[in-house]
Amino acid sequence: MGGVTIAGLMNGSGKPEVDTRIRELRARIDAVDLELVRKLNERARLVQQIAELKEGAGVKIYDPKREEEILRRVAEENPGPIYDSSMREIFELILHRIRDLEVQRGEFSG
Ligand SMILES: C=C(O[C@@H]1C=C(C(=O)O)C=C[C@H]1O)C(=O)O
Repeated sequence: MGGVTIAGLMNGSGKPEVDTRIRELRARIDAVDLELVRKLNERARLVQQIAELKEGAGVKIYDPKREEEILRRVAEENPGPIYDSSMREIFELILHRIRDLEVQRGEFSG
């Protein structure tokens, strides 16, 4: 019976080597998260550049065929352990949220 322990209440395992390892892994997770945030913003800026080019050329920004290609490719090339279907959903959300920026700028005709 594990029950309530002081270590549990303090969010630790009570085993110093386990706690140290968890701290190290969490530091790596934090670094990966920061990298993801940077990369997502980099992606958004690239999309904004294309959106401006398309706007200048009088072309519709939204390209469902291209978006479908991207969604298919990320699922196809996904090595896991994230499920292909989950990877697709993650990218659907990324594409939609980046598209929101163009909608807000009134430059997304859909
Ligand atoms: C950036 C583009 O414009 C839009 C945004 C896309 C994206 O977020 O990758 C893809 C297609 C378009 O809906 C593009 O045409 O490549």
